[in-house]
Amino acid sequence: DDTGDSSIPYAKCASYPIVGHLFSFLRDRRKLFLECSKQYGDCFRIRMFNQYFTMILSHTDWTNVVRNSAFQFSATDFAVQIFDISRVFHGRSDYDADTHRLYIQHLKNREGLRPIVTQFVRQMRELIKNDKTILEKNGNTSEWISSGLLEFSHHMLYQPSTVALIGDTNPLDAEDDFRLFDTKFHYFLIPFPRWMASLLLSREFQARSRLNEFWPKTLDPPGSSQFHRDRLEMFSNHSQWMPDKDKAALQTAFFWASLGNTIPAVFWSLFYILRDPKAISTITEEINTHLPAVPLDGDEDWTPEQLDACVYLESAINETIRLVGTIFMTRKCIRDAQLILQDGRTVQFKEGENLAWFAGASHYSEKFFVKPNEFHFDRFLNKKADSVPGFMPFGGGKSICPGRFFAKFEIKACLAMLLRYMEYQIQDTQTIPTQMKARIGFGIAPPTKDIPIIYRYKS
Ligand code: HEM
Repeated sequence: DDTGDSSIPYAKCASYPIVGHLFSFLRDRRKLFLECSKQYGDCFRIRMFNQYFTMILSHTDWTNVVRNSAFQFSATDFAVQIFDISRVFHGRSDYDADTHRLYIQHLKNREGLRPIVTQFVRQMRELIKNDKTILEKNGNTSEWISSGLLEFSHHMLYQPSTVALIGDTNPLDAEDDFRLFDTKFHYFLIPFPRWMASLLLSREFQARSRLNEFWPKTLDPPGSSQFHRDRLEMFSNHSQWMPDKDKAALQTAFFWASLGNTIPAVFWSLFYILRDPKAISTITEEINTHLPAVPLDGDEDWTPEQLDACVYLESAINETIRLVGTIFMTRKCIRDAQLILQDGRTVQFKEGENLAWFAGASHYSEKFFVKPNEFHFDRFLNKKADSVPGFMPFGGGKSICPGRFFAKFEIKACLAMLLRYMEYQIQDTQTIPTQMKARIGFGIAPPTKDIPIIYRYKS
């Protein structure tokens, strides 16, 4: 091979003729990267068909990549492939800047986020209240409800999150399509030829089209959030070049981004916290101290400040995300550049080359985390997650996830609601479920199968 800086070794392990590392990547990418790094260290190259990736696994080196404007997140490529957004977005720095500003205004600062968090907590309380009312009507209030922990996480988040972020779009009408699209989400990223993708993914393509059609009819739904309204206004400011079809596709993209990783994050957080007696007693006490026992049918709700005060819970969520949020972060070199690695090597990159980092390499490393394979709920206590070395589950640099603060509020509220208003039993907390291998790298992979729980409302 003659692509890329020849001083960087091509990882021969797990590579096959023609396809290169594609099969190993699809089968078990965690294993692929951890094995290659054992043999080749922090910097090596892999290949998928004819696409090379220079893996930069050192956290410090990757931080330099993320800060260097020669290496960019190719958001358009992903958006085209996954959400069918057209190429007109490519290089629209005006649009990127406006989107970024919107995120800063509404998602990345406390005051902007306040109405969204408040609405979310209210919607979640309403949801539980309605569920309980239905049981009462049937005279079954004290009956145990059977569910799965992942299904429960979905139920608790899906509607409240969507109503809070967008407005009352009747999200339940799009629920089946969301599920269908979401379970096959990772297939959209495989570089299949187009004809093959249409054959293999015809149902998912249809679900995606229906999701895209879902939005135009309800572009400004009842109770729409200020964030959503500002977003629509921003879209209309760009109407000259932005097709209507793309506005809907962007809506689907945001909708998926807001739930696709957060639902599994709730699942894993509940799982890890509820199976750990010390964590659960500390966090229960904390919740009892900071989150007042507001009645389900009242109109008082927990505030962002009260949720923020739950610092053990915050730590336990970060710790969960460390274990399950092992992302594969990529950058494309947009002009010839060089990178000086920590170990003194200088690597040359040509325009068009791909670079990548795998969070597992540091999330599971002794260098950064003592006993990295264990869950220590207080590991992140009073630490600012964004500046913990080796911890980058939300990406980095300009494209870092703008929803990460909201996601933590959602997880906190969900766990607190469960502890406050429900009794529950999880059948098996001994066996740690495996993550869906095909989803590892794209955020937070859900479990391969759901685990049964039963719950009922406290009287
Ligand atoms: C625990 C839950 C979540 C995880 C693990 C997660 C993870 C990520 C990651 C890894 C990225 C890509 C960053 C990069 O490549 O540099 C991303 C982007 C994004 N996330 Fe999240 N996310 C979560 C929750 C959310 C929520 C709740 C929202 C919405 C409120 C959201 C909205 C977005 C958006 C809009 C982007 C694209 C940003 C851009 O345009 O550059 N995410 N997320």
